[in-house]
Amino acid sequence: MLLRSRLLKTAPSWKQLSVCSKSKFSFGKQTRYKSTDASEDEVKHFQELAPTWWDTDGSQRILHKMNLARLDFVQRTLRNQVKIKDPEIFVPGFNYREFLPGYVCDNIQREMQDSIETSLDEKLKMSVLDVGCGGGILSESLGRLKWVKSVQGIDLTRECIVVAKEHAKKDPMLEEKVSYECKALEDVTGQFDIITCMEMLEHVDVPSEILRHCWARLNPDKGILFLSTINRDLISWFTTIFMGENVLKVVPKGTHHLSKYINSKEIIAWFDENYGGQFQLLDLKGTMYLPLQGWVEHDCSDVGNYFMAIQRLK
Ligand SMILES: CC(C)=CCC/C(C)=C/CC/C(C)=C/CC/C(C)=C/CC/C(C)=C/CC/C(C)=C/Cc1cc(C(=O)O)cc(O)c1O
Ligand SMILES: C[S@@+](CC[C@H](N)C(=O)[O-])C[C@H]1O[C@@H](n2cnc3c(N)ncnc32)[C@H](O)[C@@H]1O
Ligand SMILES: [Mg+2]
Repeated sequence: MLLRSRLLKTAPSWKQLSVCSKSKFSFGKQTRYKSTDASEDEVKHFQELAPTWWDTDGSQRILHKMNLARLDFVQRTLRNQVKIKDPEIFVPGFNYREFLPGYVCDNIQREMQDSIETSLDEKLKMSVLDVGCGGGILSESLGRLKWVKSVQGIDLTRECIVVAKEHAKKDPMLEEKVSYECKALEDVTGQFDIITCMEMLEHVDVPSEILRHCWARLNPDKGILFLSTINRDLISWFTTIFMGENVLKVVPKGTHHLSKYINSKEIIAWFDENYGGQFQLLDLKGTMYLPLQGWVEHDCSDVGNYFMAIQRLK
């Protein structure tokens, strides 16, 4: 029944989970060891895609195009976290564009951006965990940002990690900043200022377990979790599966399964239920691919693909 919450799909019972590290437990048709494990069919799918991952005109071309839009989303969200204290530059509530000539406004805008970049630079350089990093498309882009100290990319498709490591060697600046491991999320130790979980929640059997383990590894002092996934609705089926995989063939066949899609409302409800008062929704935007424009944001976040930023407050 599609209306049943996908996110709250019953995970194995705690009794089962408590023994799962020592023995297998059956979850649906799959037998798995860990609650954040990947299913065999998903791993097989991405194993086959690994060799062409970095061909920007190949099977992952839509992911490469999406990377531009999601980096805009991440950077805009982080810039909005920076409070400009200099009254010479920014007066809250004063819309200077209504009163000042264009060239003056442009100068003010430039000074504001410079101030934000300086503030971001002065901030403790942020640590990033990229969950389900694949071949490293997002990990590399984040690793090149000045205010990022380190990116740890994890994935359960070993061939993707091999491709990610190989590709990162092409850019010396990434050597110190970006690392990859083939491991399950629950085996990651430490806490991170930023955790990204992009285009992977719709590929896991128990997404709530991924979110739960992301939360536990998010810096409680304003760490930010960035998600991108797909609502479970007819328009999502039409764009991502019917058009994307079968008509335009711009997404590898068999990539997506409507029943695994997750509604943005389900994610918010799940955070309210499990971490009410401990988080804030920083931003939620719909995004859709238009052939001549690429990925564009819109305000219908209950339909199709979406980007979400959730900040942990305590
Ligand atoms: C407000 C609103 C949303 C209205 C929508 C109304 C409507 C019906 C709009 C139709 C839009 C339109 C012009 C459709 C024409 C056909 C078209 C351009 C369809 C888009 C096909 C497409 C590119 C889908 C993207 C699928 C997707 C989620 C990609 C990310 C991705 C990629 C890969 C990979 O490349 O391997 C793997 C993944 O797991 C992914 O999630
Ligand atoms: C569509 S790719 C997205 C890659 C990357 N996040 C990006 O957006 O460029 C989905 C990735 O999630 C990985 N994945 C699926 N289930 C996973 C799990 N339970 N744990 C870790 N990685 C997983 C797959 O192996 C695949 O590399
Ligand atoms: Mg996907």
